Amino acid sequence: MEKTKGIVVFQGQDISKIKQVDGTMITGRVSGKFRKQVMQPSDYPVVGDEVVGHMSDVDQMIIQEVTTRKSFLQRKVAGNRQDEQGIAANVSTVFITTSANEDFNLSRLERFTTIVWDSGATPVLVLTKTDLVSADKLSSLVDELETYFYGISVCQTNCYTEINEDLKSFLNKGEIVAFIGSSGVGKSTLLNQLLQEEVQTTKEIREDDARGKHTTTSRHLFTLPNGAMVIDTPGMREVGLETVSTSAFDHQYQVIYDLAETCRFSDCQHQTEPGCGVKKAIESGELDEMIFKSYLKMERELAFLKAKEDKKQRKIK
Ligand SMILES: Nc1nc2c(ncn2[C@@H]2O[C@H](COP(=O)(O)OP(=O)(O)OP(=O)(O)O)[C@@H](O)[C@H]2O)c(=O)[nH]1
Ligand SMILES: [Zn+2]
Repeated sequence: MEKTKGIVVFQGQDISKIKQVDGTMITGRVSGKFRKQVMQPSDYPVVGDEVVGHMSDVDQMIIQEVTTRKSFLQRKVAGNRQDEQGIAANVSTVFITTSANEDFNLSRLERFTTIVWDSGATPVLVLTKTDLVSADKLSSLVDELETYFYGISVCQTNCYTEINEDLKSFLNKGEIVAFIGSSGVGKSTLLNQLLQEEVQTTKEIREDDARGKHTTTSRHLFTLPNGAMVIDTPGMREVGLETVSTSAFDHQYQVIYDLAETCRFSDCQHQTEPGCGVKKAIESGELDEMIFKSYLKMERELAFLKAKEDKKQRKIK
């Protein structure tokens, strides 16, 4: 057991699977965000953590210990701060999702696999939307993945057929799975398929707390019919992209930033503006158009994430 420095008190609905262990001692699984915190950030329980403590009240648990984690996914905080922000704990398998029809990017997938291996979980590649490509195209994509990511399982899925046995083999009772992947590749669709219900729309669950009052809570850990658990938090989904938004992203596209310095307009979007240094470099062959395209895609994705985050911040205020 890892000793924590303090105590966290939170509502009963943020913890599930509470069990009496010994006298007044109970254990539980963190399943949502909680409200009060006095622990150090590094000790702070995250979704998926197993915690030990006791009940103080009907709907409050006092956490005394966070059980040693089997795996820990965290994001590096941008800037100079050394601390890292925990996202999810005890995840066994992370499904790295990518769609078969577009935006197939091996280096991005590789970044995801690195993050997952670093966390202590096992990565599994999931090729989604297989209905949108021909059988030939599909088998060449699978070949490409199996060659590039030797040793990592590759599963295929689409929302029109039953979830295949390959994928199901990673869903085991008592184990936690999670999804990462770019926006729009079909993570929610697959999660809904697994849960056989509309989760996204029912994510904000209204529950009666112990005082009979309605409270809205945001659950992030779901239990599948077979007893396997799924973690789905916005932080989890964005984990690979957050890190590229800082140093890796800048490094990868430094060439483009350098070229942008030569554009006639300082706010050039490198689209149709006259005197664009980036466009000129593409025309002359100095810059690979694929790199530019992936840069634009990344920019859009990061802008999208930022807009989502801003919206969330506004809601909190
Ligand atoms: N043809 C086809 N479309 C799919 C499939 N899976 C998902 N889609 C569509 O792709 C779009 C995006 O799917 P989502 O499940 O919302 O994607 P997501 O990865 O959860 O996206 P974020 O919530 O932004 O992270 C939706 O319009 C889905 O209907 C599939 O297997 N085949
Ligand atoms: Zn330009």
